[in-house]
Amino acid sequence: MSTITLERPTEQAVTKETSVVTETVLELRNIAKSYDMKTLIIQDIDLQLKQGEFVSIIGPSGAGKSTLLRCINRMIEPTSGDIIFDGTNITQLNKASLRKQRTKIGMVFQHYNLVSRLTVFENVLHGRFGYKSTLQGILGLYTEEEKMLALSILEKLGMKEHVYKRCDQLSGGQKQRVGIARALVQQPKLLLCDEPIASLDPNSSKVIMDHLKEISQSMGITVLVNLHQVDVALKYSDRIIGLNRGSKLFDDLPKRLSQMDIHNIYGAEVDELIFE
Ligand SMILES: Nc1ncnc2c1ncn2[C@@H]1O[C@H](COP(=O)(O)OP(=O)(O)OP(=O)(O)O)[C@@H](O)[C@H]1O
Repeated sequence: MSTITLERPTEQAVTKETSVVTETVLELRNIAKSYDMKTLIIQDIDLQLKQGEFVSIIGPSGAGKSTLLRCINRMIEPTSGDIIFDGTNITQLNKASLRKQRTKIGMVFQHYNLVSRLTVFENVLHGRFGYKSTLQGILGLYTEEEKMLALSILEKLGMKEHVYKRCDQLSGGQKQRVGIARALVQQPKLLLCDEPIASLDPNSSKVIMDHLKEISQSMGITVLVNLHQVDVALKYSDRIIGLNRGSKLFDDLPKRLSQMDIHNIYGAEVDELIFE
C-alpha cells in the first residue's frame, strides 16, 4: 500500500509539533447534554484521546453514542463541560474560529452524506470547504495540490478507478470509502465515525474497518468510532468506551472488557447484540 504524506500548511506545523509533545489530541471534561433542559442524555463524560489512538464507543440503542460524538465538534452544542481539542477549548470559540478548528476534525457518517449527482472526485474535494472562502467554495476553486491530494487518498482507499463516477453508481462500501476520503482530504487530526459500518455487509464492513485502523496506525490520526458490534470493537480498538444511559461505564483496553461489563453496558439489550 502506498503511503500518503499529509503535510499541513506551514502556519499549522507549530501546532502539530506541540500536539506531538503533549500527545493528547482531545480531552472532554465533564460533558453533559440535554435536548430539552430537563433530561440529561449524556452526563459526567470525561475522556482523553491520544494521537493515533483507535477508540470505539459501544452501548445500547439510545445510550447517547451519537450525541456524544456530535458534541465533540459542536454539531450538537453540549449543555455543559469543556472540549479541549488540539490545545484549544472549542466550547468557547465563536463561529469563525470553530470553523477553522473543525477543518482538523473529519467526520464519517452511517449514511455517507454524499451528493449523489456529483462525482467521487467532487465529493472528496468538498472536504476542503473549510479551508476556502465562501466564494472559492461555491465556484469549486481547488488548487492542483488539493486535487493531487484527493487523488492520492482515493488511490490509497482503492477507489482510483471510480474517481469520475457519480456517487449514486457506487456500492455502499464504495460510498463509505468516498466519505472517508472526503474526511481525510481535510488533513484532520481526529476522525469521528458515527456508525460507519451499520449499513454495510460483513465484507464491506471489514474493508472499512481495516482502512480506519490503517489511518490511525500509519497516518497517526486519532479515530473515534461509534459501533453496534462488540466483536468488531474488540478486534480493532486500542481502547473501548462503554456507554449506558449517557454515562460512561467502561473505559479501558479491549482485553479488560468482561462479560459482566458487557451486561452492565447493554442491560436488557444484551441478547440482541450483533456479532459478525
Ligand atoms: N435532536 C434530538 N432531540 C431530542 N432528543 C434527541 C435528539 N437526538 C437524540 N435524541 C435522544 O437522545 C437519546 C440518545 O440518542 P443517540 O442517538 O445519541 O443514541 P445512540 O446511542 O447513538 O443510539 P443508536 O445506537 O440507536 O443510534 C435518545 O433517547 C434520542 O431519542
